Amino acid sequence: MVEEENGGVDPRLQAIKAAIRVVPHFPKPGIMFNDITTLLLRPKVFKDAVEIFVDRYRDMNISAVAGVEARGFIFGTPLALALGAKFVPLRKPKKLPGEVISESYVLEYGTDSLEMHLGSVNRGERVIVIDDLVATGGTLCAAIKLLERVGADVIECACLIGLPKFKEDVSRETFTYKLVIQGCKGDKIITGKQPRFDEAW
Ligand SMILES: O=P(O)(O)OC[C@H]1O[C@H](OP(=O)(O)OP(=O)(O)O)[C@H](O)[C@@H]1O
Ligand SMILES: Nc1ncnc2[nH]cnc12
Repeated sequence: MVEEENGGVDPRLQAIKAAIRVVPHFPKPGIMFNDITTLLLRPKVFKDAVEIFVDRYRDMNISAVAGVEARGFIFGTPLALALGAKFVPLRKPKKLPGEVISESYVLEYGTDSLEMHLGSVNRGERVIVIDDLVATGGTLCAAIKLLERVGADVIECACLIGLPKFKEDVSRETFTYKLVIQGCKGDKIITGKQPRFDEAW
């Protein structure tokens, strides 16, 4: 969560939270779908969301932003441009034409894989992974694994929305929306289907 020095919460987060629509029972019964398309219709709020990420990563010597298809592309490309970093799309299967590596993962509502072009990130590069939302963390873990397989230094993963302990919370009407910035090193998110969220939320 973005906190100001006096301990208050960044006021931009309130507008971000308010701009995200929650659609019950989409795409399956029981899923509370967090729809960022309503936020995208509000340019000021969209800009604030991107700027929060830019503020955090501006001085961290990031050379690549890896965005998760599809919604991670929306926030990842303006972030990469603002940082002067390259943008690396992590795509769903069979979309990338070159030589790829691939990682499978389990989703809140299914299974999927992510692929990355070999040669897009070099050993030792400082990379951040960006997506709109973390639920189980399976997608982010797959992204981290892909990048670490080619020797990248994954500095952090950043998402706009966190669904902490989503299994318990999924029946509730309200979720907490925060800017979630998870460290991927140390013992926070690294590998596995159930990364630990507690420390960052
Ligand atoms: O933390 P997890 O449980 O892994 O879930 C989070 C992922 O699920 C959503 O994407 P989705 O796979 O629905 O694809 P889309 O962006 O193409 O709609 C979301 O944008 C994240 O990428
Ligand atoms: N509840 C949710 N809303 C939007 N995207 C998601 N991806 C996984 N769970 C999701």
